[in-house]
Amino acid sequence: MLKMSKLAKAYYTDTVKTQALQPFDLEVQQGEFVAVIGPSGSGKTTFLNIAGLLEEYCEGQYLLDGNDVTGLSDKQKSRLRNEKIGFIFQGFNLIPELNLFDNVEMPLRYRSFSAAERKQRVMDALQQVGLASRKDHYPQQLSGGQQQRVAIARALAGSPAFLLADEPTGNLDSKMADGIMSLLKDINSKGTSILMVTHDTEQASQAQRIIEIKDGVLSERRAQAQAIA
Ligand SMILES: Nc1ncnc2c1ncn2[C@@H]1O[C@H](COP(=O)(O)OP(=O)(O)OP(=O)(O)O)[C@@H](O)[C@H]1O
Repeated sequence: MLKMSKLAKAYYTDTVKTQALQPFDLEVQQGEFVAVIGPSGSGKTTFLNIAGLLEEYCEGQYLLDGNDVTGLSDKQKSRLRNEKIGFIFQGFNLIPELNLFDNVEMPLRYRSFSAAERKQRVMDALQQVGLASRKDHYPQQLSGGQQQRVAIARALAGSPAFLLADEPTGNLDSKMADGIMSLLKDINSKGTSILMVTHDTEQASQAQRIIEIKDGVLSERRAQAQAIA
C-alpha cells in the first residue's frame, strides 16, 4: 500500500519558486489500477517521480508498503525502490547494446537473487509478455510495442508491489497501445498495483480510479462516473 499525507513539492531557482504539487493526501491499496491525468505542466511526472522515489518531496509523509520514506538515505531509497517498484517509460529506456535477456536481468543484479533465480525470473517475465523466444534478440530488432513489452518484463521481473508507468503508450500506434493496455490490465488482475500517467481519457476510463492534477492540485474522479458522463 502507498500512503501519502500532506505531501507537497516545490522547485526553487534563485528567483522563482514553482509549486509543482500543492499539499495532498492519497492512499492506493494493493491491487488497484490508478490513472493520473491532467494538462501539460500540471505536475503528473513530478507526482509519479515522487511516488517512485526518484524525486524528493518538500513536506509531508510518504509510506511505501509501510516503510516511511522520509529521512531515508539515498542508498536505502534505492534499495526500497528496486524491491517495491517497477518503472515503465514512454521511451522504453532499453539498453541497445544488451539483448532482451540481459535488459530484463539488469535490475535483478542489484538484488540478492542467485544466478539461477535471476534466470528463472527473466524467463518467466519474458514469457508473461510473450517474448521468451526472442530473448537473444536486441531491442532494435523489435517493434515499438514489443520493446515496451520487454520494458514491462524488466519492470515485472523483480515482483514489485507497484508498477509506475509514465505515458506507456505515448510512442505507440493505437493497435499496439491497445495491446499494452490489455497486458497492463492482465498484470493488474494478478495483484500488482499500477499508477499510470496518461493523456488518453479512453485509457484512463479503463482504470479503477482516476486522479486528476490541475496546476499542482490533486483531486479524485470516479472512473465509473467518468465513463457514464
Ligand atoms: N527540475 C525542475 N525545476 C523547476 N521546475 C520544474 C522542474 N521539473 C518540473 N518543473 C515544473 O513543475 C511543474 C510540473 O511539471 P511536471 O513535469 O510534473 O508536469 P507534467 O504534468 O508531467 O507535464 P507534461 O504532461 O508536459 O509532461 C511545471 O510547472 C514544471 O515547469
